[in-house]
Amino acid sequence: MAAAKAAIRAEAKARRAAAHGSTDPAPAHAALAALLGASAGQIVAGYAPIGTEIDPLPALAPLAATHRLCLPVTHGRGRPLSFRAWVPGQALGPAGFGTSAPLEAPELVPRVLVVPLLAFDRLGGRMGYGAGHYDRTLAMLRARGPVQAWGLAYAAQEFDALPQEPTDQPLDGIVTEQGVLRSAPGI
Ligand SMILES: Nc1nc2c(c(=O)[nH]1)N(C=O)[C@@H](CNc1ccc(C(=O)N[C@@H](CCC(=O)O)C(=O)O)cc1)CN2
Ligand SMILES: Nc1ncnc2c1ncn2[C@@H]1O[C@H](COP(=O)(O)OP(=O)(O)OP(=O)(O)O)[C@@H](O)[C@H]1O
Repeated sequence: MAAAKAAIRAEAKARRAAAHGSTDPAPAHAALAALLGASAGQIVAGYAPIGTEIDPLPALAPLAATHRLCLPVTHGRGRPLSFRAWVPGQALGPAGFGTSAPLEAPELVPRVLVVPLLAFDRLGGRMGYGAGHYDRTLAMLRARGPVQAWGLAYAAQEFDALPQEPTDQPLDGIVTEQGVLRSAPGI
């Protein structure tokens, strides 16, 4: 399992890097904004991109008038993320693992999450950097009530069927430059 996951991560990193330089993210932003339009009034978590991740913030910033937005802060391996309120244009500081978030802002608990990833499949499978941060965070949030998790990626990051562990938390769907893909139920 670990070797299979490592090989997929390496392949996904290469595919994402290639797509990042050559894919116009505007259709993905439009699809994400349209999707999130349905959850006006909700607390929505995005992320400040690192490396070659597709940037969700151009799609989220215009939603600041209708939604409450927040960004994740890490607290070390084995611990769930917390989220801090984000107002577009606000200064960000170091939020762990090379990520950025507004550090002085109040903590919010999101109902809708836009999730970064390396690889996805059509069943809701997701693979990230392997720290389990989003798995732990979604497990915690879903234990409290209904939560939507939408992956944001380039279409090139799709794999046939990712290896899944019992702790992997499914995505409700994926947004790419090709549109929204709702997860088919697993078998
Ligand atoms: N933008 C973003 N924010 C995020 C995540 C993420 O994947 N992307 N996270 C997801 O859980 C959490 C932070 N956890 C992380 C855990 C490991 C690595 C990591 O291994 N990074 C690579 C280099 C990344 C790159 O530059 O491409 C590394 O250190 O080798 C990054 C974030 C919360 N915030
Ligand atoms: N709720 C949980 N409780 C305990 N362990 C967990 C939980 N969620 C994930 N893990 C463990 O965390 C490790 C990393 O998980 P995984 O490889 O799925 O991370 P990832 O989804 O790729 O990373 P990330 O979410 O940080 O981007 C695995 O060993 C997994 O068993």
